[in-house]
Amino acid sequence: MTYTKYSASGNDFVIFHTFIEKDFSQLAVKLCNRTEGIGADGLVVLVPSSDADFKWLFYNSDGSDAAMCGNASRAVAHYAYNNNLAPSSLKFLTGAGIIESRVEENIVESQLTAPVVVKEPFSQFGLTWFLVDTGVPHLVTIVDDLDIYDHKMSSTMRHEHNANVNYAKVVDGKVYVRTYERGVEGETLACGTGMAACFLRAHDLGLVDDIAFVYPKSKEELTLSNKNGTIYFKGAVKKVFTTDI
Ligand SMILES: N[C@H](CCC[C@H](N)C(=O)O)C(=O)O
Repeated sequence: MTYTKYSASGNDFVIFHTFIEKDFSQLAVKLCNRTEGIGADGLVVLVPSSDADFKWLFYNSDGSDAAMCGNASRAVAHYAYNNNLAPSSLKFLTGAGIIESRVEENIVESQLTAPVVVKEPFSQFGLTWFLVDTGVPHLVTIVDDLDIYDHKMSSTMRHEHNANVNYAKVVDGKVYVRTYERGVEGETLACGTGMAACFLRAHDLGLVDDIAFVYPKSKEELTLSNKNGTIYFKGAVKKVFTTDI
């Protein structure tokens, strides 16, 4: 089978396409393993769809499935276009609904699903948290120092609220984010729906404009836009290698 490795701002994925839709969760664990597999934060499988250019199956590296993944949506759009599976402006079906993406060379922009506030701001561990679903659930806290990020605290919050955990710092209208990702069970170099959740929270607080640069742990520059309540997420993706195993 031919597998392709992508990096989307440091959030990395193994991607392949097949006609057969089945449970690939154990394959995800095997392929995402960073010592004995290809190594990635997640596995994306493209399968045929009668309602869109294709349907995807998304798995975190622990084999859990997730409805949506912002960075993988950008990588998979680039993969589909460059493998002649879809045009450069495409639609695909995810667990969170239809996602529209547009590919321009190595820059891909995805329209995210409508955000849903799950819980109004609350305090825990001496921080104020906001819980919003941007395709998957995200906890967001706005901090002055990203070194506040703590694995144990993040793991506790992740399991108590069944959500990804994001820490955001805003400086001069730009957002800097660190994310503990559910299903990876650790900090990733970028988390797209997490960056979108942080952008939303900062925008609600009047800290950023309708368009803002957002920088994850990898320090790559991404653009988040709020166009009449619809969130767009744009940035570079990189096809790292293809392998037959
Ligand atoms: N780990 C997430 C899914 C991937 C989200 C992230 N990689 C992104 O780019 O949005 C979850 O289980 O909710």
